[in-house]
Amino acid sequence: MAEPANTPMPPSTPISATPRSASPAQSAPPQPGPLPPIPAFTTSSSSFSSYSGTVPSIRHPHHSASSSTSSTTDTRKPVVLHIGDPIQYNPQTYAALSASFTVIRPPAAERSRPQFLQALRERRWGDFDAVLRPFWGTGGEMGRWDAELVELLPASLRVFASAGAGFDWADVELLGERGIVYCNGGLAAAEAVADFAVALVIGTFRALPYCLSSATGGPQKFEKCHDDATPRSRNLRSQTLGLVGLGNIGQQLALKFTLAFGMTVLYYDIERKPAALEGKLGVRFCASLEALIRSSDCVVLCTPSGAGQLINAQSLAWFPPGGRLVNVARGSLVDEEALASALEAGKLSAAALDVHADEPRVNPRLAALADDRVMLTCHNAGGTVETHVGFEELAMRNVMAVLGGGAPITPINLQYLKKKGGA
Ligand SMILES: O=CC(=O)O
Repeated sequence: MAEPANTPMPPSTPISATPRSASPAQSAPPQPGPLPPIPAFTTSSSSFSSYSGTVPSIRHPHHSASSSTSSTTDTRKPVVLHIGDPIQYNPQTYAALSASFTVIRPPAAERSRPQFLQALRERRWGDFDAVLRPFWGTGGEMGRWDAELVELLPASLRVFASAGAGFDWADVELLGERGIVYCNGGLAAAEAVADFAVALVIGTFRALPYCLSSATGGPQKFEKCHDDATPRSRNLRSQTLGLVGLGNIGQQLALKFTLAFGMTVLYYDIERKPAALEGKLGVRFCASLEALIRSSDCVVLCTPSGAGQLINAQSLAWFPPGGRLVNVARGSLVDEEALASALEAGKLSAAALDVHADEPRVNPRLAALADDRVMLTCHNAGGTVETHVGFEELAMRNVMAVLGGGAPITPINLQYLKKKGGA
């Protein structure tokens, strides 16, 4: 579960019940009607916030920036292509979306790659304006949104709002260059991922894989573990945690580990965060990955996959003897063979991986250590009911915001739109 490492935690203004209105300079396609407050938003006030950054106005052939020169294309009802499962948790928001826009939901049979590409070539869904993927478990059947697919998209498309913190299934740079804003679901998943990561970090300090497997291994193993786990286990207080990425997940982890566990928290990110945020979170910046790893008792990866293979033979050598690694981001960030060698050699004392390089397969050498010093889970960190509720709601609100002429809430590729001169 990854998210942009350089995304600052937005201010804690809840998402307003209605999308923000268009600025006078922007077009004014149909606005969704007012929505009643949605209970889910009151349960997690810190994770849902309005995006407050500046966004470029997005030029678009079907949505002229000049509302006074209305034409037939200016006033047509925008079309939303809803890919994947129906909305499960937020029917009121879906009703508002459907009232304002024409929603097309292709059946599963049309979502396999050949079918999907063919449908795009045939313009089967016409000139759609938004893609909505509200659930991460479905809607990805067509595979990666790469050049082959993106080239077939209608010029009318302005926003792709998706579930999921990670966005490795889409070439977001290419989308941006085509004037399409990609909005992810990181805000909705951050709390779940951070909670899960707490369990994994504790697992690495307390030899939990060893304790868990020994408990069911018979009386001898039980007794041996009762004795042997002690010298392998450490309290978290005063240990140093190194966060790779201080986005939404990293920020939640910093607070949890400083406030609840008394840990020292360091972070490394592509951009240093403002001093006020560092102060609020109680974190210290490391200017390089090497400096972070060398100073950390446990390193947590919570950065997007675009960062490349950060943990490899070279960087594993930087870990202090007995260091620990936790990955709740993407498997592609880790050279698993090199990690297995470091664990087998005792260079690292523990690892906990929720994500894997070749999902749904797990590295066999790491699996062989799973009864002792490696905790492996099935890409579960973000998967909670609250995340699903939030993914749906956030994706729909992103669509309504953009098609309503306002700013996207959680865009992650605006830098590429700017490059194209869309600002
Ligand atoms: O991995 C899960 C996500 O990207 O949200």
